Amino acid sequence: MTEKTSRTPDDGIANRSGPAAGRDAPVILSNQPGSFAWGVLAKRHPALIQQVRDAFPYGRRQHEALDALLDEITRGVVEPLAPSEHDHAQWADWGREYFGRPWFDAPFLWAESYFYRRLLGAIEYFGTGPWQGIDPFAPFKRAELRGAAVDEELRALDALADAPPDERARALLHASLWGNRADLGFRVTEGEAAPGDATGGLVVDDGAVLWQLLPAGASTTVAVVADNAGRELIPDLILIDHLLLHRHAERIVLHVKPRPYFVSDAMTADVVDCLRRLAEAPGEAGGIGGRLWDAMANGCLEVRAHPFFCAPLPYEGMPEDLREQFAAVSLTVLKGDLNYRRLVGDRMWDVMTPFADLTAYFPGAVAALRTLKSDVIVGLEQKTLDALERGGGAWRTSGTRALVQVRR
Ligand SMILES: O=P(O)(O)OC[C@H]1O[C@](O)(CO)[C@@H](O)[C@@H]1O
Repeated sequence: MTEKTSRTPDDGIANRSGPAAGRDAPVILSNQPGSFAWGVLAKRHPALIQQVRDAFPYGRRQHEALDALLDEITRGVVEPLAPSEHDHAQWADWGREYFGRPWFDAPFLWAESYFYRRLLGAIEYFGTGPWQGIDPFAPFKRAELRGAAVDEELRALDALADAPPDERARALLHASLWGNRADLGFRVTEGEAAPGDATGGLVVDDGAVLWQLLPAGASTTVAVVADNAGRELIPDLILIDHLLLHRHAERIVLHVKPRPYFVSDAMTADVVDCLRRLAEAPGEAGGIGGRLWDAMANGCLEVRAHPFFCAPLPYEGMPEDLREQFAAVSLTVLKGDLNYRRLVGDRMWDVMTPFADLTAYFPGAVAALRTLKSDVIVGLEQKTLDALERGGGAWRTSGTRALVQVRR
C-alpha cells in the first residue's frame, strides 16, 4: 500500500510560514480525502470529542457546545473565538486567513492546534466556573500512567542498573525515543501502533553526534522540549536523570505545555504525576524518582511552560524570550512528532532536504527524537528511502519508524 499524502498547489497559503519559507514545498493541508491529515480532521477529531464527552459528567451547556463544535469541524467553516475570550485577539491574528473557510482548507498544523483550543473552550476550561482548569484528557493520561505496561517498564530499569554507562545511555536514549509511540491522540483511531523494531526501525541515527554534544563533566544546561505525558515522559525523565547523574549536563530545563494539548501532551501536573509514580516505585525506578525530586528542589531540573508551545506556528516564528532561552543552552532536545513538524516546517518537503538546512535558524544545537506519525520527513538518504518504499506500508505515519536527527 502506498500512502496518500496531502499536497496542495501554492494557493497563497503554502509559502508563508515555516523554515526556509519560499522554497518549493507545499504546506500540508487536510483537504485530500484519504490523506493522513484528512483522516485526523475527519475521523480522529470527531472521535476525540466523543471520548471526552464520555469521560466527564458535563452539563447541558457543554454538551451543546461540543455538538456545535462537531458540526462546525465536519460540515462548517472555521469560526473565530468570541470577543470575550481571553485570547481572542491572538487567535484573530493567527487565524485571519482561515476564518470563514472550511477547516480542511486551513494548514493542517493550524487546524489541529485551533481544534484543541476550541475543544477546551467548549468544555469551559478557560471559564470562571467550576470546570475551569479541568484537563479533559486527564482520565486517559492517568489510566495510562497507572497501567501495567508502566510497571513493567520501570522494573526493566533494575536490569540496566549495572550496565556500562555507554550501554545504559544508549538504552535510555532509545527508551525516550520509542516512548514517543505512546501517544494517546494517535491511538484515538489507529489503535496501538504496531511494534517497531526498537533498533532497526531507525531511519536516521545521529545518536553518536548527540552524545558528542554532551560530554561527561560538562557544566552545561540542556533544554528538553517534552511531548507526551505518561509512557513518554517517564523515559524522558529517566534519561534526564542519567544526564544529570553522569554529568552530561549540570542543569536541565524541561519545557512542557501550559494547557491540555494534542490529548496527551505533558503539562506541569503530568510531570508531578510521573515524578510521584517514579518515586513510589520499588528498586532502581524509585531511586531515580527520588533524585529527580531533589533535582527539582535544588534547581538542577526546572520545568517551564511557555505559551508558544501551544501556538499553531513553526518554531521559526518563536518569540524572542524563547529564542534567548534556547540560545543559552548547549543542546535543545525536541521530543515527538508535533515538535518535529514545527521544527522543520509542516510541509511536504523533498525527503532528502538536509535537516541542517531547515534547522539553521534554530538558536543553538538541536536534536529531534521522534517516531514518524505524520507526512513530514527530511534528511533521509536515498538508500533508506528506497528501502522504505520497497517495504511499502504507511512508514511515514504508522509510528513504527523513528529518527534521531541532530544539528550542531
Ligand atoms: O505526540 P506527537 O509525537 O507530537 O504526535 C502528535 C501527532 O499526532 C497527530 O496530531 C495526529 O497523529 C499528528 O498530526 C501529530 O504530529
